[in-house]
Formats: sequence, C-alpha cells, structure tokens
Amino acid sequence: DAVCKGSTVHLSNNPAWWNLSRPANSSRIFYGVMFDAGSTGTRIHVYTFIQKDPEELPVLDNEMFHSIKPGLSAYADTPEMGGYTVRQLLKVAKKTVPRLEWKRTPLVLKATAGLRLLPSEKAQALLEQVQDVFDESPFFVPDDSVSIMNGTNEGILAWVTVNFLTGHLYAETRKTVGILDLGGGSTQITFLPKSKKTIGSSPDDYIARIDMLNSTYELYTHSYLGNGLMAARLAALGALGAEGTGITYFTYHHQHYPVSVPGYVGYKLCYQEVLKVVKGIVHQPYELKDTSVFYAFSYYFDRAVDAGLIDRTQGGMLEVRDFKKRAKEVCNKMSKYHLISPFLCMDMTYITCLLKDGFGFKENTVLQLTKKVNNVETSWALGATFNHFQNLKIYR
Ligand SMILES: Nc1ccn([C@@H]2O[C@H](COP(=O)(O)OP(=O)(O)O)[C@@H](O)[C@H]2O)c(=O)n1
Repeated sequence: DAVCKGSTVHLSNNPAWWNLSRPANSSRIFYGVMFDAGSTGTRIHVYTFIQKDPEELPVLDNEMFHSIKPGLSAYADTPEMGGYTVRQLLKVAKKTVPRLEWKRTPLVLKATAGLRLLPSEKAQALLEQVQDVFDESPFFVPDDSVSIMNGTNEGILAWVTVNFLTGHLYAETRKTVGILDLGGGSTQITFLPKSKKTIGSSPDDYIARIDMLNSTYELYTHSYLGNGLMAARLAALGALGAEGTGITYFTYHHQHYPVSVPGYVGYKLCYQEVLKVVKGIVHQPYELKDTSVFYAFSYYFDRAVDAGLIDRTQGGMLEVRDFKKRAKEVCNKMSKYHLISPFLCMDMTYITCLLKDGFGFKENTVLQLTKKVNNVETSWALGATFNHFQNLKIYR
C-alpha cells in the first residue's frame, strides 16, 4: 500500500537509545493503535515497539500513519457514517500488525475539539458507533478505549511525544523543548518552566505533574477551546461583517458559511479584529523569554508552508517576527496571495496575534516548525500510547 509507508526511528543524538543493540531474543515486539479523532480529520497511528527492559520505555521501531478528512464531527447527524470512516482506517492496522498479534494489540480512539464542541448526545452517538466498530474488530479493546480527551492531556501528551522523539527525555540535563499545537477547534501550549515564578503566577489548573522514566516534570499546560484556527476564523469573520468583496464558503464544524472575505482590509485592521478573539482570554506565562526552543506543528506548520516561509518536506526554524513580517506582506498584497487561500491573510495575522499578544512571545523567540521528527508524526498520539501502556503517569 503506497499510502502507508512505514519508517524506522533512529535517535542518533541520543546515547541511551543508540547503545541499545539489535533486539536480543529476550526482546518483545508489540504494537499499539491510536486513533486521533480531530476536528478537521481522523487519523490512525500504528506503532511498532521493541521492549528490551520492562522497566524502561520501549523503543519505537516504526509508525504507520494514515489520515482522512473530514473529522468525525462532520457526521454528527449520520453517526453510522462516522463509524464507517473508522472501519476504513482500521484496514491500515490489519495490514501492519501481524495476524497473530491482533488479539493482544490495543485499539484506542481519542477525540479532541470537534467532539468537545458538539452537543453531548451527538458526540456520544458518534463514540458509540466507533465502539461498535472496535468491538467487532479482531483487536484488543481495553476499557475506556473510546473517549473525548481533555485539553490538558492533549497538550501534555504532545509535549511527551516531541521530547521523546528529540531525545530530551533521556538526557540527564533536563533540557526540554516547549510545544505549540494549533488545531481547528483548540490550541495548546505546554512547556517545562525554569522559574518558580511561572508556576506561582499561573492558575492552578495550568500546572500538571507527570512521571516518566523515573523523572517527575511539573509542566505549564493549557488548551484553549475556541482558539483553534477554524474557530478563530469564524469568530473574526463575524466581527468583520459584510464589508468584503467576494463571497466564498467556509466550512467548519459541519456547517457551510457563506462569508464575504474582505478584499482588502490590510494587516492593521485584520489584526484589530483577530485581537478580539485573543485579548483577555489567553494567559501569558511569566517566563517565555529564555525558554529555549518551541516546537510548533499542525496549523502553524501548514500556514508557514502556504505562506512560503518553510519547505513542506524539510520544515524549518523561524522566529515569531517572521510570521508577523509575512502576515503583513500577505495582507497588503492580497492579489498575490489570495489565490493560495482567501483566508491566508487572516490565518497568518491570527497566528502572529496569538503568539505575540496571546502568549506574549518575544519577536525573536525561535520556533521549530515540524510535521515529523525522525519520520514520526509530532502529535499527542504517541504520548497517549505511552500513557495507555502505563509508561507515563499524569497527576492533576
Ligand atoms: N497527525 C497530525 C494531526 C493533525 N495535523 C494537523 O493539525 C491540524 C488540525 O488539527 P485537528 O483537526 O486535530 O484540530 P483539533 O481537533 O485539535 O482542534 C491540521 O493542520 C492537521 O493537518 C497534522 O498535521 N498531523
């Protein structure tokens, strides 16, 4: 299957990892299947792990990844069709996991902002359909395998994934990287504060403790529901009213909105409008100045590609000011960029506003834009799999 190409992870910058020789006879190979039911799409991750020592984190040997659009919430009124999309994705797991391993390979699905924002009976109907598909499958279905994940865990688990894949969780230095995730419905920020003041000056529910690899980390983390890129577009478009020129359709949360995209508003006016979605809502952590590097993915990555700031396959390093500079160019030269996406001006301006006036990043903060690290998706899904296998404990 050409779509489902696998990959092997080499963590060459990580001595603890590197020193592991090829699996001896005592090593066990096992698999984990995690579904990410996001607001804009559903994705399957099939992980192959090698466990040498039961006391240590397993080695990730391979990830098989496949995604489809739209997300489950698009089937709010036809939940059985939502179940069908999951059944289609399950074929990837059947192809990847050897038949003999099926009955001990767990299937887990976690839904994010799309289902959080639906009326609960509609969300439940979708989850029940997924549960039926899982129950009919030949795989192992643990208790609580189909659920809506809370936003705090979404941020923490993405932080775990990125720091695991970059080798930071093994290093003695306790140097880690922060993460910025911009989804369609919600957005997450998570980092390990260096200063006690950051923890002291944060609302209690912004701090979470996790145990992993014999270390405890006290993390700053928050998920803003309604501040994902599509949710923010909707809020800002409402604010801009009908002063625009062309009519276009904007589909979000299973609704098609005929919107008049402003022909020319310019960066300043656009910034004023998106600021209303951010101001007074986003908490600014005390310390963001020297928190080394932040990894930014999802829509941060996609829009940086669309705006020509980074290469789609390579990703790259940007500073916050690069988003601002390009947002101005896109908004003030709409004719050049309008063809790429009528929303690029608004999206780039929102990202700039969220980073600067939202979180309070400095203009020279470095953002590492990444889709994959060592060929594995930067997503909460890997961290959620560790959490499931009890290699990671979260306390709140
Ligand atoms: N494994 C993944 C998952 C999401 N994404 C991107 O994340 C963005 C949307 O995230 P989402 O649909 O999960 O949104 P939320 O439900 O988290 O708000 C899109 O840009 C996706 O392409 C990705 O690049 N890789």
